[in-house]
Amino acid sequence: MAPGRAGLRGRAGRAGDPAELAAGGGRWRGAPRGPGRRHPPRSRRPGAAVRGHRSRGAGGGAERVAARTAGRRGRARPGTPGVRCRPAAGAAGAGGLGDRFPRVATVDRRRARAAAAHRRPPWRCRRPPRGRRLERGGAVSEAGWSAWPAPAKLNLFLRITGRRADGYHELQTVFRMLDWGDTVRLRLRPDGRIVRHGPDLAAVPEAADLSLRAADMLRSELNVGHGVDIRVEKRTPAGGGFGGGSSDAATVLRALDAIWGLEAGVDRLAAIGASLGADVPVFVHGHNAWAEGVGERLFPVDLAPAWYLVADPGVHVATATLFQAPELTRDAAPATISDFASGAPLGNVFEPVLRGLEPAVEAAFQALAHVGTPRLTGTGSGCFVEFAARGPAEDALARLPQGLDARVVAGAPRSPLLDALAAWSPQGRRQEVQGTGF
Ligand SMILES: C[C@](O)(CO)[C@H](O)COP(=O)(O)OP(=O)(O)OC[C@H]1O[C@@H](n2ccc(N)nc2=O)[C@H](O)[C@@H]1O
Ligand SMILES: Nc1ncnc2c1ncn2[C@@H]1O[C@H](COP(=O)(O)OP(=O)(O)OP(=O)(O)O)[C@@H](O)[C@H]1O
Repeated sequence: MAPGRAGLRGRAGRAGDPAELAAGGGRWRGAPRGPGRRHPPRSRRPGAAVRGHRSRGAGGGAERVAARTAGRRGRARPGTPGVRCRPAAGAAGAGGLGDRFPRVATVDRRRARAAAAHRRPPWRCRRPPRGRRLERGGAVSEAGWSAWPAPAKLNLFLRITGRRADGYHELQTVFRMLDWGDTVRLRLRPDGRIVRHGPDLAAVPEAADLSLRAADMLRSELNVGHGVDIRVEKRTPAGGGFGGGSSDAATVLRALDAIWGLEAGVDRLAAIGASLGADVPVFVHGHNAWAEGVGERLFPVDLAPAWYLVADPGVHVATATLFQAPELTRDAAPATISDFASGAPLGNVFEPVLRGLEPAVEAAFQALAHVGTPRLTGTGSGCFVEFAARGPAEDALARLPQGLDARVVAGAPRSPLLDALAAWSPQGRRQEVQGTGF
């Protein structure tokens, strides 16, 4: 049984107008990304194969940041015997490696060039405050800013079981929250404006920035005129399948709901989030979850502690592009939670597609295969190997070729955002209100 599955217990469970925004600017290269959605396309980022960003240990050890040169059939049944369910929350291996990063010579170059396309801007290589763990958040600084975690996620498997009339695909997946991600900082504004701060999202146009769009949409839906300063400190690589932008948006929704005193309710916030992106609702609810539909039917699950060796091949093929790939398997037999809990290899439908399209992804898989069983998260290009304990994950990290961006992160029992919300007190709220005169 895979480490993260041991002890699994199922607990059954678009686009608004741009806000009044300030600052920022800049664009990724290339044409706009999928229909009606947020981001521009992508490509191989320059120097991706030689960029180093490796961290040792999850949640507390020293961080090293260095530039380097280099199924079974049947619907999922929350009531499956042996799996504890509750109502839906809304509708290693071993081996050695040489020093050189493996190069792949067998890739279809024509397809690779076509996919090409687009390289992401670099994963920011800087030490996050207080180690690599997410800030617990909720406290209000003297300057009136509060900090809120926006955790990354992994898709422990991903299958497409059908397609809706609107073209969206019906999925099955398990979302695993990570104790690693972005930090969203918020400060009330008395002037009713939504203003972006900080350099980390400068390359994302404000009208496409999910954190700003979330704030704007919340305001419109709740018919309030509050203002806020937003600063996102990015750690998740954009377009890596780690759900960074979606998590930022969810954190903005839930934190502003608290700070603005809206009390909209989690289900309503999740519904607002769903209009921003399919991955937003799970972050709004904040639980590790078995997901169906396009990700809106969530069944919370308890996952055993696990550590993940996470790698970023540094390329990004647009999610919409991958969902349109003709070779995609769109009629997978529905799996059950029991299938997942048994450790059956449920796979990620995008893995063969992306490995064929992107040599860097194929190379990352080959490298990770020396230390365990690699999997793709989301539509990639991030990939990971799961470990039951931190030590072996660290050992595996040490054995990876230096040219591969990789780090060890801990799986979280639930979103750290929930802890931050629980810790956020009316006292803190009063301080913030006083601090800004709002
Ligand atoms: C692959 C996952 O990351 C798995 O968690 C998500 O399903 C994708 O979530 P996301 O990044 O929030 O995706 P969205 O921004 O909602 O969708 C981007 C594009 O992907 C396609 N798309 C997305 C989700 C889905 N279930 N079916 C689709 O066909 C649509 O063309 C859509 O326009
Ligand atoms: N706050 C944000 N943080 C990161 N990216 C954002 C944000 N807002 C909008 N984007 C856009 O979303 C794109 C995807 O970034 P994200 O980190 O969400 O990747 P992802 O998890 O792979 O999602 P997707 O599967 O949709 O590609 C970025 O390339 C960027 O253009």
